[in-house]
Amino acid sequence: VVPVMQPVQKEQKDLQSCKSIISELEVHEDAWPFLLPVNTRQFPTYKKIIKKPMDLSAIKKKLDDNLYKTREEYCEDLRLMFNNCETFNEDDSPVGKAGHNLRSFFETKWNEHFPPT
Ligand SMILES: Cn1cc(C(=O)NCCN2CCCC2)ccc1=O
Repeated sequence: VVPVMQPVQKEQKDLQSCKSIISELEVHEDAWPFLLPVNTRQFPTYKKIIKKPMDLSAIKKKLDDNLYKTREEYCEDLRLMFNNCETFNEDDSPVGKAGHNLRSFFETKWNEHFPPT
């Protein structure tokens, strides 16, 4: 008989997967635009255009501070980061292309760890 996984174990498995995924994102060749918050002195319009900034360091800190109740909340912040990138950057710009590439890499990893039923 297959033992039913305790909810505690399920959350722990999810947390390990989320940590593993962000570690792989951080070392990806196309992660350079996302490692730290966008520099609003270098890009003065950013704060006006992007209402909810998000980057890999912020997500990593929320993960380490146990601020994600579910893996879905974590996924939401990653998709927010990629959507912010599409809002602020042309698709064929260096940052825009990196965003599309890293998003594709992320969604593939997400499906590996959490196969859609
Ligand atoms: C997500 N995003 C990132 C940038 C950006 O240029 N980040 C790179 C910042 N430099 C890389 C090495 C040192 C600092 C611009 C617009 C944007 O939406």
